[in-house]
Amino acid sequence: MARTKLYLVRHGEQDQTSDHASAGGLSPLGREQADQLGRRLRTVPFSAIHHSPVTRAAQTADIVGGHLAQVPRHACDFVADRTPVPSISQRGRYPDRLLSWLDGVPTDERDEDAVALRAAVEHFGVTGEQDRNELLITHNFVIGWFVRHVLDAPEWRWMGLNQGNCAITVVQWDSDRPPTLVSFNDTGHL
Ligand SMILES: O=C(O)[C@@H](CO)OP(=O)(O)O
Repeated sequence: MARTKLYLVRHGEQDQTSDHASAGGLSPLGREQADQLGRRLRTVPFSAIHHSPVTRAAQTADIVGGHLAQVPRHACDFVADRTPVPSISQRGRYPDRLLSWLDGVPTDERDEDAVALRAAVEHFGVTGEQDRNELLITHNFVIGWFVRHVLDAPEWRWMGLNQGNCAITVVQWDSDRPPTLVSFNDTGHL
């Protein structure tokens, strides 16, 4: 039986002056969080570090990578900053009270009917011949989507599954059973 463990991590705290722009890097606290995360994870035998292309995630990966020197890391579009939004025909799947907020999601973050995030789950949520650990340094809603998937929760329920910066959530796929949530928003190292 083979097992795949995905360590899902939200980037460190962003520099507050950057107004959440994609070019904005980490704050001093965010760098410290990333360092503590790297220390926590340095004994895990990761196959790879996959990070979102935006600066706050790339900088987090650089700092964590300093503790995981042998682990290859790369920018990965599967874990880019995305927000699932329903298409017109799927709006009924979301509670009415959430729709006006979803309508305001910026164009560059909109993932209609979560097409891209479903592809990300299909890409990473697989077992191979051998056990594998992968580190995904990404964004709050991406992690919420993976957790929603693993719990088989309703489509809209990625909302409210919030992560602290550099907290660790682990989801696991085994070849002989449905995926499981191993831990959620673990901040013990921070
Ligand atoms: O934009 C946000 O609020 C979230 C969405 O996932 O991203 P981040 O984790 O980068 O803050």
